[in-house]
Amino acid sequence: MARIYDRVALIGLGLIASSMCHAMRRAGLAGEIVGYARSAETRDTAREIGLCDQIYDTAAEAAKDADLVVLCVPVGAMESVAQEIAPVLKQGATVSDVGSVKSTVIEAVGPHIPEGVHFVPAHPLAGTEHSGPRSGFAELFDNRFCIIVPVEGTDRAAVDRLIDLWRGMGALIDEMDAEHHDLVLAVTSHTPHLIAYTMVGVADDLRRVTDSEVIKYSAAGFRDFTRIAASDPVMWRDVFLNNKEATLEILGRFTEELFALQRAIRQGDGDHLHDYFTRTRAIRRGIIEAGQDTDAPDFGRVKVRKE
Ligand SMILES: NC(=O)c1ccc[n+]([C@@H]2O[C@H](COP(=O)([O-])OP(=O)(O)OC[C@H]3O[C@@H](n4cnc5c(N)ncnc54)[C@H](O)[C@@H]3O)[C@@H](O)[C@H]2O)c1
Ligand SMILES: O=C(O)C(=O)C[C@]1(C(=O)O)C=C[C@@H](O)C=C1
Repeated sequence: MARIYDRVALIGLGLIASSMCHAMRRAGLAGEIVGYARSAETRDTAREIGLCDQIYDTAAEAAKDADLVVLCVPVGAMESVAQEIAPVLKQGATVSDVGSVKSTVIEAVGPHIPEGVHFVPAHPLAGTEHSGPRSGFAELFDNRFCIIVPVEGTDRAAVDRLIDLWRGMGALIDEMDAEHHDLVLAVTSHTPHLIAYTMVGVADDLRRVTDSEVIKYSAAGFRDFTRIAASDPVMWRDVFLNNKEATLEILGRFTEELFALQRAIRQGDGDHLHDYFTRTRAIRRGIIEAGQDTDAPDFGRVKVRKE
């Protein structure tokens, strides 16, 4: 794969930025990768493991002369970073981000992007519960979607160039507007995380059980919840504060369905439970058939047999 940008600057050096470093290097997509992280400890770690070609002590130094600057910080920190780098951005450069929410990030970052600099928001739908510069790996984005959210009037060539970069890092591409993105993600990612956090919190409240049985007999379902609930608290605090409307809408629907299931259990309505679980089973199979489930046993990504 050919080089797409001469100099890429990553602001924030956590899971996503470090995975981007490895994935860009794997395919030779950037001439030079430079980075900045807020804490001296993270910068030291990044230098120690040779994550980037150069690590700077300020975001502005890293962004200066970059052809692409990617904001890889929690959603709530995007605006202050954009404000800091704005004065040094090179004419013709592209600023992008990887935030899990798009509408508020566009509102917060957009106004700081100077004339002559392109702003192309993006969101890779791939992650783990781990954070920090050591947690990244080159394969994170392989066969996972990266949603590109072009803002009105953006230069198409700048959008296509960023798409080439994500494709080169292994991702599949889709484009949608910010409002739709935030609703889709509220369903597929944000509300499920909240439910996992809640379930693990409930188990923790029942200390009598948690101290012994929950850990000892932890079944796969609960283990999956604990993995999700181990995700970074700052990142997820910011997701919910920034995708308020869509998350509350989906949570409202979730609560209604939960009450219906609660009633079915109380009334012994087995038909309702069976029909519901049959419908949801089909959704899981659809995900596996689409090759989007990296945790499932690898059947060579072939279709799962249907009974
Ligand atoms: N982890 C995931 O599963 C995942 C997936 C896709 C997108 N995202 C998004 O990517 C972004 C980064 O997430 P991550 O998982 O790489 O996080 P991370 O916690 O691993 O890394 C975040 C980085 O941002 C820095 N940072 C935190 N607050 C800052 C501030 N106020 N100013 C400057 N730097 C600051 C941290 O020091 C760290 O270097 C977030 O916006 C998140 O929503 C995360
Ligand atoms: O697999 C995980 O650990 C994730 O939670 C990744 C996940 C997701 O919900 O799928 C989390 C947040 C993102 O913005 C994108 C991906």
